[in-house]
Amino acid sequence: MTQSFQFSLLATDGAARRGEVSMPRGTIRTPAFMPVGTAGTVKAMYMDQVRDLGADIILGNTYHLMLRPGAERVARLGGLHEFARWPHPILTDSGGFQVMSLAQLRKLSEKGVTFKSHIDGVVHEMSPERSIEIQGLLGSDIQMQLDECVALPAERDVIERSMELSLRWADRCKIAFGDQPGRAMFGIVQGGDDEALRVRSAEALTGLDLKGYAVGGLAVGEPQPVMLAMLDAVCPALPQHKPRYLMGVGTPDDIVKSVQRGIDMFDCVMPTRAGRHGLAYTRHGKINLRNARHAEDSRPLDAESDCPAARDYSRAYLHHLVKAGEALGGMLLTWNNLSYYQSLMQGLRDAIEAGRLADHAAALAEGWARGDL
Ligand SMILES: CC1(C)O[C@H]2[C@@H](O1)[C@@]1(COC(C)(C)O1)O[C@@H]2CNc1nc2cc3nc(N)[nH]c(=O)c3cc2[nH]1
Repeated sequence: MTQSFQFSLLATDGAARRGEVSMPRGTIRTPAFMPVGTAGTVKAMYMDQVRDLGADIILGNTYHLMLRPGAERVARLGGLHEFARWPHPILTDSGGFQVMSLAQLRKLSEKGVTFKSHIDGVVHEMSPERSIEIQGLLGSDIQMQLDECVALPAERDVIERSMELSLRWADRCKIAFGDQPGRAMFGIVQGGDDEALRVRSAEALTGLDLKGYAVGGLAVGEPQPVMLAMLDAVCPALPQHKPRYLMGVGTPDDIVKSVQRGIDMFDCVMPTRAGRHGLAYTRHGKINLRNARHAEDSRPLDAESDCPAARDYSRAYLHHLVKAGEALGGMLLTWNNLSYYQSLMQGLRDAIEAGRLADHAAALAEGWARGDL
């Protein structure tokens, strides 16, 4: 068990990388998908189940946990790993993005962000220093800098000023983070949909010699080609031997195409949120269990899956649960979806090691296009 934070590059296939992040709480096999555990829970799942599906790390949110139950309270209760019974690595987002997408009445300045809680309306101030302090109180293994995710479309000078603010905040977060052995603080590349600003942000953050780099400001509704063009610009500008994390991504197709461009880590609410809304991700594409065509279909989602939710329950039963609003419907579909996402990542890791990623990606796309037989 290592007491430090180490990223090892084990294999490459084109721009794609097979790696490992080793940390005191465990090893993260990359490319990796991080199930989203926003408020200290991966919704509708037991943590043992999440682990059994192959997740090496989960994501938590500073914004949600600082509002409820409170960072100091979680610290008094032994930290987020103890509180949520997840002893493996946790990455926490810094809160800026959630403030801008969830909080009411927020004000952003050089100092930080001020906002009213969407829960009880209490006003909170979050500086880069306070965000890092909260993530430390939670016991987070990988802490994200506080940044600003500018809403697109935006004028170039607006994107530039926002990107430069995030760079100044990265510097302040690095100082606030200090030296926490075995933990890491990642910078976040911004720059909107402007390739030159993206490269400037990546190069400036590289100069801070951080342990890892996230690509932010994407997966906010932009067309996939725009997101991929930004990755084509950013990844070559980031250090080869440090992990790269694309925030908020994505669908299986987004993930495959981003791995092919050199991304190592992902998080997305899609598999869990879609599961709660009756949507199943499978190797034959998406299946909407709300659709009446499933009402008497006795087939499982995927008879060849090793996940009981995919293998042992008929579509008719899942359709019934979803239509009836039964909790088990969301539980089984979340279980299926996270299982599919983890098997997708395992397949990508194997394909990169074997040097056959292009063929594997083509086979995946064919399966999704073939649709549900
Ligand atoms: C707010 C919520 C739950 O997070 C999801 C989902 O809604 C939604 C809303 O609309 C879609 C696109 C469908 O996905 O966007 C989220 C997924 N995209 C995303 N997450 C991000 C997190 C981020 N964190 C930081 N610190 N900085 C960023 O630049 C950043 C960018 C991100 N982009």
